[in-house]
Amino acid sequence: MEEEQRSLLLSSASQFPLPDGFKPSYGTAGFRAEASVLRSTVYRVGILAALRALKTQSVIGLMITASHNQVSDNGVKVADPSGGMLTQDWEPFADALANAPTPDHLVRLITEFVEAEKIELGGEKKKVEVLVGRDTRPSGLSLLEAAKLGIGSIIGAVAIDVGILTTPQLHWMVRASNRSTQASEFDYLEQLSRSFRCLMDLIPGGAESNEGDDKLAVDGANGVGGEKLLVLKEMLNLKGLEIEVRNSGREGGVLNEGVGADFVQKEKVVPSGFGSQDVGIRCASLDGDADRLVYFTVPSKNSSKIELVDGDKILSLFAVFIKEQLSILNKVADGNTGNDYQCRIGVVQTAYANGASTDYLKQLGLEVVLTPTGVKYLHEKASIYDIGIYFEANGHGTILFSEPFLLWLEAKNDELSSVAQGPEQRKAALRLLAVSKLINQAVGDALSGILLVEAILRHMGWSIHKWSELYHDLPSKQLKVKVVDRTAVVTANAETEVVKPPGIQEAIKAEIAKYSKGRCFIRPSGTEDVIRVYAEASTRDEADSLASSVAKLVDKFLGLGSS
Ligand SMILES: CC(=O)N[C@H]1[C@@H](OP(=O)(O)O)O[C@H](CO)[C@@H](O)[C@@H]1O
Ligand SMILES: [Mg+2]
Repeated sequence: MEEEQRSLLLSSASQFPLPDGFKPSYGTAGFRAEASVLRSTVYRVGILAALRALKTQSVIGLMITASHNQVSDNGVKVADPSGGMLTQDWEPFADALANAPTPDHLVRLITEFVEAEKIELGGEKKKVEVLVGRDTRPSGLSLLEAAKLGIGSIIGAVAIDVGILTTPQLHWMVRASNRSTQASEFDYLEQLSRSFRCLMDLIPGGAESNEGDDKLAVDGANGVGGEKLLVLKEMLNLKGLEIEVRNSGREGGVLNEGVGADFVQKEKVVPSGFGSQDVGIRCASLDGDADRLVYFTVPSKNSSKIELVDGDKILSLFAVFIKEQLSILNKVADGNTGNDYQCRIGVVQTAYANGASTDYLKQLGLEVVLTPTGVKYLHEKASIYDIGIYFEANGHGTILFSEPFLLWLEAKNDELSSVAQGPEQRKAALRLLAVSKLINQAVGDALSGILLVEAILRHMGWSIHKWSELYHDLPSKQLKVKVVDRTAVVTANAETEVVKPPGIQEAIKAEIAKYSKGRCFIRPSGTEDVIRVYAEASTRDEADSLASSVAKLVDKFLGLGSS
C-alpha cells in the first residue's frame, strides 16, 4: 500500500474508535445496532463499499437504515453492482473490518484483503462511485458523514450523497447506473408510474373499479416510504384509485412505533391511525425503509384485530397473474407459431411461509423451494429461473425475470404486433413486459409492490376479500427468546431443523407430535440478539401453545437461567 493511502486511512480511522465491548456482525441484512455505537462500523463499511467499487469497477450502494427496528437503532448495508445484496464472499471481510480493534489492525486487514482480491488501489483510472442513501432516522446524518469519510479514505473512490431514500430506491439506482440506464430517483418514479399505467390500460374492459373499491389506505410506518408514496401518487394522478397515506411521518408519529409492516404482521392488530373507520377498506402497511409490504383489512368495528394478507398471499397473487399471462401467451392461435420458449417459473419461500400458502402454490403446479431467512438467499435462488418469484411472509419480495426470457418476450411482442390474429397474446406479452419494469428487480420494494397488487386486483376484478380467500392461513405464532449466546443454535435444511445444541431438535419434535398439523422451528435471528420460535397448528390455541412450549425448551437449553 502506498504511503499516501496508508496515512489517509490511519488518520481517518483514528476518528472512529471501536466502542468498548461492541462486536458488530454482518447479519441477515447488514450491521444493525443502537445508533450511538455505529459510527465506527459505518465508517468501515464505507471503506468496504469503496473497495468493492474498485474491485468491480462499478457503482456500489451504501444504505444507512435499520428498517423496522426502533428509531434509536440504525444500521448499514451494501448493494452490489447488480443492485442486489453484497456478495456473501465479502461478509467475513465486513465482519473483520468492523471488529478491527485499532487503526493499525484495520490497515493491516485492508492491505491483506486488497492483495488477496487483487484490488488496484490509487490507480489512474476513472474514479469509482459509491451512492450513499439513508432513511429518515435522526442518526442518519452523522452516520452519513462517517460513511463519506470511509469512502473518501480510499483513493480512487468518491461518495455521492443521494439523500433520504427507501432502501429499494437506492438498490434500483445502483442497478440502473451499472446498466447505463437513467438512474435518478425521478427516473425510478417515472418508470414505476409508466409501467403501472401500461398495466391499467391493458385491463380487459377498462380499469373501472367495483363500486366502493377504489380506496387504499396505506400505513407509511412514519418512515421514508409514506413520503415517497405521496410523491408517486401525484405522478400517477389516476382516476379510480384513491391512495390515502397515513403515518407518513408528517403527523409527528414515531418511526415503527405501533405502526409499520413488521408490527402489523407480527401483532396482527391495526397500526395507529387505523381503526373502526376502516372496516371494509383495503389497507396496506410498509416498513420503515419501505422494502416490505403487507395488506390487511379491519373486519369489525369492535376489535383492533386485523385480517392479514401477508407476503405469502402477495406472492400467490403475483404467481396466479403471471401463470395466467403465460398460458394466454402459450395458446397457439391460427397464423402464428405459438410458444417457442420453455419458461421456467420458480417460487421461493422460507420456513416462515405459512404451510397453507406452500400447499396452494404447489397445487397451482408451481415449483416451490425453501431457503434460509434473508433476502440474499431468496434472491439468489429466484435468479436461476426465467421468472423467479420470491417472498418472505413478512412482505419482502419481488419477481426476477431472466435476460433471455425478456429478450424472447420483446421479440414475441414484435412478432405479434405484425399479425392480426394474436391481440390477446400480444396483450399478455405487454403485461409481462410491464410487470418486469414495474417490479423492482434489484430487491423487494413496497412501492412497486403496491402498484402491482393494485393493478392485478383491478385486472382480476377481485376485492381484497376475494384475494384473501385464495387459501386460509394456518394459525401461526412467533415468539422471541433471549439467550446467553444465540450462535449456539446451528440449523440445517433451510433452518427447519436444529443440529446444535444436541438434544433440542428431538425435544422440539416431541412437542410438535402433540398437535394436529403442527410445525415448529427455531433459529437465531440475524438482526436481533434473540432466538426466534415459529409454530403453526390447526387452531390458534394450539399454535400459541406449541410456540410457548418450544420457547420454554429454548430457555431450558440455552436461556439466561441455564448459564
Ligand atoms: C422472521 C423474520 O421476519 N425475520 C426477518 C428479520 O431477520 P431475522 O434474521 O429473523 O432477524 O429481518 C430480516 C431483514 O429485514 C428479514 O429478511 C427477515 O425475514
Ligand atoms: Mg425493511
